[in-house]
Amino acid sequence: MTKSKSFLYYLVKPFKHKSTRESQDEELEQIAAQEQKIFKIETLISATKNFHPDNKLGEGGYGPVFKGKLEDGREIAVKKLSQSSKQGKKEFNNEAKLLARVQHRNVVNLLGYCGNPEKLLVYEYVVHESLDKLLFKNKEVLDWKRRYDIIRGVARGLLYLHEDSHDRIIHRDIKASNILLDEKWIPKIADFGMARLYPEDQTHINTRVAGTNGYMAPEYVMHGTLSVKADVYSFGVLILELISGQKNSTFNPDPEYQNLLDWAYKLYKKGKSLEILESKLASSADPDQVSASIQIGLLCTQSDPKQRPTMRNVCIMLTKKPGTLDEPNRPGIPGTRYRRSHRPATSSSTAGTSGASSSHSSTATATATATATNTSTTMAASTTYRSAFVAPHSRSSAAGSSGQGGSHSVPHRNPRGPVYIDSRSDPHGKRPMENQD
Ligand SMILES: Nc1ncnc2c1ncn2[C@@H]1O[C@H](COP(=O)(O)OP(=O)(O)OP(=O)(O)O)[C@@H](O)[C@H]1O
Repeated sequence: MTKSKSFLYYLVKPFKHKSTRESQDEELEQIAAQEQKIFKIETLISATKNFHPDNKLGEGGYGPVFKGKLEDGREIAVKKLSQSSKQGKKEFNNEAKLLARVQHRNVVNLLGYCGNPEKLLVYEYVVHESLDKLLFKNKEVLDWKRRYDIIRGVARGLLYLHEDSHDRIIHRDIKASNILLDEKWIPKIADFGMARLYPEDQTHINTRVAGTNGYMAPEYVMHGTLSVKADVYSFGVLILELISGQKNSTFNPDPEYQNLLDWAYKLYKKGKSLEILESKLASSADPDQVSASIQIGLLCTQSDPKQRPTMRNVCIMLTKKPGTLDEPNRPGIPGTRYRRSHRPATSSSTAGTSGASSSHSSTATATATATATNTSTTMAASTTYRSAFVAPHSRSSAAGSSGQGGSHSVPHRNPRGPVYIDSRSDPHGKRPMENQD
């Protein structure tokens, strides 16, 4: 086999046919070798000054991340798989293989990999690091223009993953800490540990639930139904966080509002959506861009995935004025029942240009009532315990039972509602990826 042919072979070979972890490791080694992407452990020890604590950038679900400098001067970020993390090994292989396939200005660049004696992933160092550090802590540097550019950049990156890359990829963990900002403030989507390939001929796949509280779409949390629309939902949450400077998972300004989405939606319905804008952005913000972005955020987080726009539509909508966008229905909130409204899904398939339609069908209103009633309990649990929710039926409860939990979670059942996973032990409010099905 020629080099290019054999590389292609590894790219198209479906992941699920690999039988053992060893064979996956071997395959990864081969891909990395062919791409000349293998780093020696000595190189990385030297680059990070033996993984010195002063060089630690942060710690994610599968281990610490260190800053380093290669001999040729390139700055790198090195993700070290924690020895104890069985879960992390799977995510590590997943991330290495998926990132080897993608190249886009809004997706982080994987420089290489070290498999022995430790497992390490090597990325380009992205100067301003992750968006969460700036958005929720050091807010001063993020004026409106930067935030709007981040919204547009992440939208383009997601469109690429969903439609324009080699394979369709669902990221599954879009959130502020997985968006890195480079020296020109260009956003880069990072952390592909939980990403899934998505066959073109399927509208969705059923899978175990993994993701982060506050960003996971309700149909995914409750039924394990995964489609590109789950990423669209997370992206909608991210838009509203960027505009308000508030974190959805810890949002609690007023008991009248169950979460950030509910707050944004209720103000939107009163014609006061601009009130969610973080006050320090008032002088730099363009009201039309803010209004349109809020409306797009709400369209993306609608409870019915079919009503949510595709990322292609989102990119088109981001060039439009707010008055030309569709009316969003009530946002979906994990842990509450969602039902499809009878409104035809025109908004999601027409780039949102059909003008403001009348608001809700009666079904949607009924859903809204159910949502409002159920949410106060579930979101309170979420805020206090950083809980995630999985459906009580067999597939998802399998995911939420002993295998799922590990050190992360202790599920308990509510006979009338979803299963709650107490993830207090997980500082990231994150549900891990188990064996992929
Ligand atoms: N390429 C990079 N350049 C600069 N900083 C990075 C890079 N990759 C990661 N980091 C920093 O390391 C931190 C940890 O990253 P990591 O992706 O492992 O976890 P996370 O996204 O914070 O959490 P989780 O694993 O729960 O999603 C990030 O918040 C970021 O600040």
